[in-house]
Amino acid sequence: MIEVTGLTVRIGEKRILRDVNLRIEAGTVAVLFGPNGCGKTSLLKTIMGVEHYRVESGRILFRGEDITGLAIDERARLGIGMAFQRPPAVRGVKLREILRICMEKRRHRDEDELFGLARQLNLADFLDRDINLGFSGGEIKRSELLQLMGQEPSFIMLDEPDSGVDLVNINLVGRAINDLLEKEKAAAQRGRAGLIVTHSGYVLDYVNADRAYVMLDGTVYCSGNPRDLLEDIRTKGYEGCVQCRG
Ligand SMILES: Nc1ncnc2c1ncn2[C@@H]1O[C@H](COP(=O)(O)OP(=O)(O)OP(=O)(O)O)[C@@H](O)[C@H]1O
Repeated sequence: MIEVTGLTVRIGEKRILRDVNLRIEAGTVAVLFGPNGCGKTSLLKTIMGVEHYRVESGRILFRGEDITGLAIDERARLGIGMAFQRPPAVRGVKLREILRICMEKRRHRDEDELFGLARQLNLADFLDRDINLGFSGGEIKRSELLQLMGQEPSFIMLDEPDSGVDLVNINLVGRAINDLLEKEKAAAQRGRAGLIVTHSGYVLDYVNADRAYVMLDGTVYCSGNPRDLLEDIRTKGYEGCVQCRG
């Protein structure tokens, strides 16, 4: 589904990613661990095509097509979607309006369908509010997921979907992520894939991830079983990853 090879990225003069290699197959979910500031969000934003993340070398393939030079809206239309960690508030644009745009390519996109999606994420009362304006941290997470559910992308990136979400809403979030990733289908029938950034690993209680990657200092350092790696990081810290690889 997605293949990143030798990706080195700058913002202004600062090099924030170096020689990143990553491959995520259709039907699978990967998680990305790493300390604050190591480059996890930057990797997701670069794959999404967010402005100012300048690819110096390397490339990003989506379903075999080189998308490295495409604009963010072109990538979204191809089927790449992202729930941002800190999306901006947009005064004067209602959640309902942005959701209608997200749902443009869906077969069913009437107001009943839209309302049903919002209800799933406990956001029916938010549809006529300005997007993210005054939303709490947990409400922003759910609003981001709602937009992805409307968009139905094939490759889904989630930036810390489990941080700041309370114990009741984490169930809704977990279920929404599983819906998005078609986890109810048999592995061979799943056409989507995901990449999830998490610090706590709470999301792993809901989503059966296939592989985990550890990012350190702007590069993917190692990969392995998600639960094993999380346990290693909990007990030995990221320093343990450095020692482990020698
Ligand atoms: N627009 C920018 N200008 C300058 N530096 C930036 C910019 N965006 C990101 N960086 C820097 O790039 C590095 C990686 O940031 P990034 O947000 O990708 O880290 P992260 O691993 O997602 O961190 P966290 O776990 O804290 O969310 C940081 O040192 C950050 O300050």
